[in-house]
Amino acid sequence: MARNIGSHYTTHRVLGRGSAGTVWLGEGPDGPVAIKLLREDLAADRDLAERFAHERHALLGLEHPNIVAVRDLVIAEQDETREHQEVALVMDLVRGPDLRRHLERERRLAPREAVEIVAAVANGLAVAHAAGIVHRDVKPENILLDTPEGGRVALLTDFGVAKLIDEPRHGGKGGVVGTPDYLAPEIVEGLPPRAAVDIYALVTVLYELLAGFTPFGGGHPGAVLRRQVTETAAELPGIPRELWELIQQCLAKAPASRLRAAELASRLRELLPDLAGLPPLDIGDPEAAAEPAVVEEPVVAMAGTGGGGGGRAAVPLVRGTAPDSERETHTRMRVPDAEELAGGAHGTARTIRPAGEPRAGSARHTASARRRRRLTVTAAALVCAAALGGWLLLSGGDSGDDGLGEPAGDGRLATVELPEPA
Ligand SMILES: Nc1ncnc2c1ncn2[C@@H]1O[C@H](COP(=O)(O)OP(=O)(O)OP(=O)(O)O)[C@@H](O)[C@H]1O
Repeated sequence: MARNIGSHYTTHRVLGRGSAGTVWLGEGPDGPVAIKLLREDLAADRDLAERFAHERHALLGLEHPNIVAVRDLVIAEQDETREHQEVALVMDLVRGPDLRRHLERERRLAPREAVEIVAAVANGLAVAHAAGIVHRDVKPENILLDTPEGGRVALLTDFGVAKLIDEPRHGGKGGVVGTPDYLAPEIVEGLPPRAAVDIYALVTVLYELLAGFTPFGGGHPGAVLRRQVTETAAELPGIPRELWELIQQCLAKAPASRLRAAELASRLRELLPDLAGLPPLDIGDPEAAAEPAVVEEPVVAMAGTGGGGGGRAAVPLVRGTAPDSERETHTRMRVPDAEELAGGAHGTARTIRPAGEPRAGSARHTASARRRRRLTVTAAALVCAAALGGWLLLSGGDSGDDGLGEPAGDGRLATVELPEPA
């Protein structure tokens, strides 16, 4: 049934759901639109609505062919009692799938296709970075593929949204915001997120499009974060040398060593002619030694409730929200013990399987395991902290100069909270 959003818009049917809310196909004064309606509990948070209102200008100001434009922000009382309010972002409607769905269908993309998509997104990022805006959650789910007149355009969506939602209610110190597989090492180390974090995440996406898996993903979020800081990406067999060198440079642990977005876009475009006609890389999934399995059963104890702190428990990545989607939005993972996290007897070192060998049956390589969701870890994080010693210490309270305020988290979404350095 059609529903009114503010006085100008109507929603018709669900296009997709994420951790922050539901995206609807809608209608506005100028035709069809996509309307992202924030989850009820988020919309009820007056501070959050104020933050959105405050950033209205930044949210609506980004215009580029490779960025999904936000056309309007609606903050409306839902009923006469004024007890409920709606917060909705009205966006351009994108007709094609998101890159996650495309990759799940294709499994791996041919180098030329992968590079074309990533170069386009880098173009969009260059404009955002020039405006002082860091995305902070670049991942395949946030890249939409439009199909105007038979062509295809990649567009980055969700600028600034994750960060606004994840800010703490009352300021002060927060945690880390992001999706572990795409999280730059400097964020894990507690440094403020600058533009280079988006480059790291985007080139992680490029690696994933070529390989079918991310360079440091798999297993518990704490283990993924550890790899982000300590491991180097394994070279993909058969990858053209110049492309690999570019990837390596942008996955550098030191942010200053990475290319800037505009340069990344132009260097990738230069490679395109040589990539024409190359098939997808012929490689297998990475083998992980005794990888902690992804637990798909119902949650038995929630992080932060005291049930999962010391032992093995499942933690929902998005706490306190009911899954309301056909598409999985909640990933559950077992909390590994200290030895596993420390990479000891059950460590998570990975090797990439040579072509032709049988595939690993690890649950983390299933389609659902590939869905990267932003996470909340609280009690589980204490286990991580104990296991990882002093190097994985996060503060996240310093100011980032991304034009959208302070980087932080309130524990609802996308937040890994670890103790501060002693
Ligand atoms: N402008 C749009 N036009 C068409 N479809 C869209 C648009 N924006 C989002 N969608 C669809 O809605 C889905 C959910 O988007 P949303 O941004 O809420 O979640 P997400 O990015 O997948 O996850 P999360 O917010 O948890 O990181 C997208 O994956 C996409 O399929």
